Amino acid sequence: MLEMHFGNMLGEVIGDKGLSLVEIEDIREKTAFAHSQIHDRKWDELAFIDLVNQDTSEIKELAAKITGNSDLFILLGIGGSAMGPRAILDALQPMHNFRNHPRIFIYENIDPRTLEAIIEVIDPHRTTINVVSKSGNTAETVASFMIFWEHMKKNLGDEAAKRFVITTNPEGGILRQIVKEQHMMSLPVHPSIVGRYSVLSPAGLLLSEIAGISSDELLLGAKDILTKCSNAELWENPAYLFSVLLYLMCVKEKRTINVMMPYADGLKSLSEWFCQLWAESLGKLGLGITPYPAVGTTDQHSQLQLWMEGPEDKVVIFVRIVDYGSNIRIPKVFEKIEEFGLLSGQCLNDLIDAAAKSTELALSNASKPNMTITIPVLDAYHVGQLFMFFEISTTFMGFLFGVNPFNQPWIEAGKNNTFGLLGKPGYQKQKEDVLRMAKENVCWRL
Ligand SMILES: O=P(O)(O)OC[C@H]1O[C@H](O)[C@H](O)[C@@H](O)[C@@H]1O
Repeated sequence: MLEMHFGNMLGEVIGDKGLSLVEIEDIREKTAFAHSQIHDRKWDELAFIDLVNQDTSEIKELAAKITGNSDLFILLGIGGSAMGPRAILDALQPMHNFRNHPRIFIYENIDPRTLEAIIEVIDPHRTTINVVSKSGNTAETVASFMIFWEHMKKNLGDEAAKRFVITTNPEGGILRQIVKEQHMMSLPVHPSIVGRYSVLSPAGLLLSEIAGISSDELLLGAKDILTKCSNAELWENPAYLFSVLLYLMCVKEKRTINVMMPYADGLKSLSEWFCQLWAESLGKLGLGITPYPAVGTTDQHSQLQLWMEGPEDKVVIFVRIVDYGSNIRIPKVFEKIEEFGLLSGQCLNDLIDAAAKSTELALSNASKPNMTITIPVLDAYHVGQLFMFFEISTTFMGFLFGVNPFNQPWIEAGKNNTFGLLGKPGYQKQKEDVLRMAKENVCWRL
């Protein structure tokens, strides 16, 4: 089970920059309010919690079919619809494309050079394209879909529709309309689930099954931690405590940046997924916390100096793995040279462990608050736990701040400006606003 070590957030351990138990107890009213929002299911968007009980048989059937008839699986999506699936793949199938079949590629950003390169190498007869869009109307995803559709049509004619799977809202959206018209394969994402909370829905689970990662294990981990993270008592609920400590560090100590630093390459994408969740859910009404992705040990050699001696505005959250499932030992070569001799015979695990502990200690000794989340092994069960732990923490934190953790009004505004510029009827005002701003812009042309 996931563990959360929070001693280094407390005054007793790190001195006067830490929190006191009184400060934590003082916000009981707020925490009770936040708990009631979740417990009483006051928001439809909390439907992500029910994903732990979903039936995965349709996803598995589809995955088996795709695995049998495809050499390449391309996921088209952006934001939560790409970051969640990528977090699963990178965490649990490192170097997937070199070792497993079918190869998987996630096309998120609409960079034309990337697209050209993909189109050049794919064999349409052996490629399946999964279009993932919760809303079904995100311009980037729709544009990529249109380009791939035309390409596949050109090559496969009427058979093209069979090479697409659309993962979207079961009721509305323009993609759903096309699914019906073209009789395409599709999977539903519950209408109330917001994209960034959709990783454990078919949006993430189809790719997971295709990569050979058990969706049931992901869901089981999420379900087990949910039991812990549903407890009304703050001290018994790791997700609530996680949020309360970061909330207090933000409002009392002005620590408005949270560094998310897993000690595993595979969790770098999960850290980016967390950043979207934290940023889009909390950044509202002048409130919120800026998330900052990092990875250990790499960022000890790149960012740590800033954390140690820069502005006092951060809390560092480490994610540690007890057993990496590998015991690569550093061989006994060049031992006569002292520095080589020191490393000879040690496991890479030991080196990571020493680096992580010493960083934690350095921060704590310098009174820099930090927390450590530990999982015993990096497997689907524990990755499922991490997803649900952070999702519950985020909603709870949103309610502590008093903001809606499920909307993103300014992203919608940006989407509307894009529609305006592209000439969508009804969006003339947005177009004029953007063009006026462009005119007023001052720039140097050199
Ligand atoms: O899955 P979609 O509906 O296409 O949404 C993709 C992304 O769109 C917007 O940018 C939202 O702010 C994100 O939260 C969402 O993940």
